[in-house]
Formats: sequence, structure tokens, C-alpha cells
Amino acid sequence: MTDPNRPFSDDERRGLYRAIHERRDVRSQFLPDPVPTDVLARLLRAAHHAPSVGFMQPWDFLVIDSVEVRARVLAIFDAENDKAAHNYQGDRQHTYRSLKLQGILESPLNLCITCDRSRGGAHVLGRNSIVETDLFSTCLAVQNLWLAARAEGIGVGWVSILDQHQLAKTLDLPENVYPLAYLCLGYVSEFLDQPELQAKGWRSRLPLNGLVHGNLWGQALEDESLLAELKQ
Ligand SMILES: Cc1cc2c(cc1C)N(C[C@H](O)[C@H](O)[C@H](O)COP(=O)(O)O)c1[nH]c(=O)[nH]c(=O)c1N2
Repeated sequence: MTDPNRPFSDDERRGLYRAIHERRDVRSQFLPDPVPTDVLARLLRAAHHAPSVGFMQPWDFLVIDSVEVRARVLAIFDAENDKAAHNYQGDRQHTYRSLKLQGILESPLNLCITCDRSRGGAHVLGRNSIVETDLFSTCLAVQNLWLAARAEGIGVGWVSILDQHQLAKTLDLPENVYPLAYLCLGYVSEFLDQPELQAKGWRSRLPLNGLVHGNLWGQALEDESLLAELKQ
């Protein structure tokens, strides 16, 4: 058995930061190549090792390859996306409509990560005050999968422009199960070097030093030499 207290090597540390900084939300660059079962199993295992409130592990993983089911989900997206476009006017609406916000059919695999809100019974340790901690836990499973996928060269796109009740019905989910994340997965032609929304001029990354409050670290956070070290 390996020693869990051994330090990370420089390469391991860099690998982790690389996955974090080069992870992207993917919707335009999917290739049709299938994701091998052993790779998918590694991603699901990474997700399953996320932290969870009271070790509740409220997630289930619905692997969706049926084109018929995906076409029904796409129809839900189309209706919701049209509604969303009306939140904007003029040029902004035009830009919104030009954005590609899902890869439901182009990706070879869709995955819905659900949250069973009743798992673990009525009293889950740590969830007595903040009941949404089961949802937070499931988000962490999504992020684990997203980062592991990046290290495997697989792109992930989160599609949330969906009516959750219609989605739950389409996926035949029981009442207590919430469809937390609808994801598109597959190998990609490229990973963009910045968020697609930033590349398309929709919204930019905020400077970190404007978001860290209560200490004098602001300057250090934008220190180029620190950033360069992380990017090595
Ligand atoms: C909860 C949630 C929900 C969504 C997203 C993300 C998250 C966390 N994102 C992806 C989002 O636009 C993206 O993460 C940011 O633009 C930053 O880009 P990178 O993820 O760094 O590439 C996303 N993208 C998209 O094209 N359609 C969508 O419906 C959603 N929904």
C-alpha cells in the first residue's frame, strides 16, 4: 500500500494545477470517437471520491447514450434557450443567440449526475442546518469528474438551460431525485486557452485581487512570477 503522507512530486503538483487551469467547458469541439469504458470508469470513480456531507454520497450517474433520449433533452434545451434569449435586447440578444451552449448530440455520451435528497435517511450528519449541502456535495462530484476528464483528454460541457421538471420526467427520475448536472462528454479537437464566453466577448475573468478581501495579499495574487511558476 502506498504511503498517503508522501509529498506530491513537483510533476504531480504541476499536473493538478494544469488540470485546474486548462479545464474548459466544452460544447463546440466534440469529436464522435467513443469514450472507452475503462476511461469512463476512472472518471466515475473520481466523481465518487468527492467529499460529501455526512459521507452521504447522494449522487447517481445516469449514462445516456440513447440518441432518442438525447433528442428529447435537446428539445427541452431549445425551448428554454429561446426563453433565455428574451432576457436580452438588441446586440446582446444577437450575441446570445450566436453562442453555442450545448453539445448534446455532437458528444458521444451524455451523463446526468443526480442528487438523491433522501439518501442516508432523515438525519444526515452535518446537514441539519443547511439542507442544500447534499446539492453542494454533488457539485463537488461534478468538479472531480470535470478535472479528471481534462487529465484524460476528455471535454465536458455542463448544460443547465433545461427545465428541471421536464428533464426529471424525461429521465424517469423518482420524486426525491434531483437532476443536478446534465453533462456532455467526449474527446475534443482542441481545448480552448480561455473560457469560450470570454473568447466570444460575452464576459471576462474578474481580477482575483479584487475578490480577495480582508488581507494585504492582493498584490501577491497578481504577481506574474507566481503565475508563471504555476503555469510551468
Ligand atoms: C452550474 C453551471 C452551469 C452551466 C455552466 C457551468 C456551471 C458551473 N456552463 C459553463 C460555463 O459557461 C463555463 O464554466 C464558464 O463560462 C467558464 O468557462 P470554463 O469552464 O472555464 O471553460 C454552461 N455552459 C453552457 O454552454 N451552457 C450551459 O447551460 C452552462 N451551464
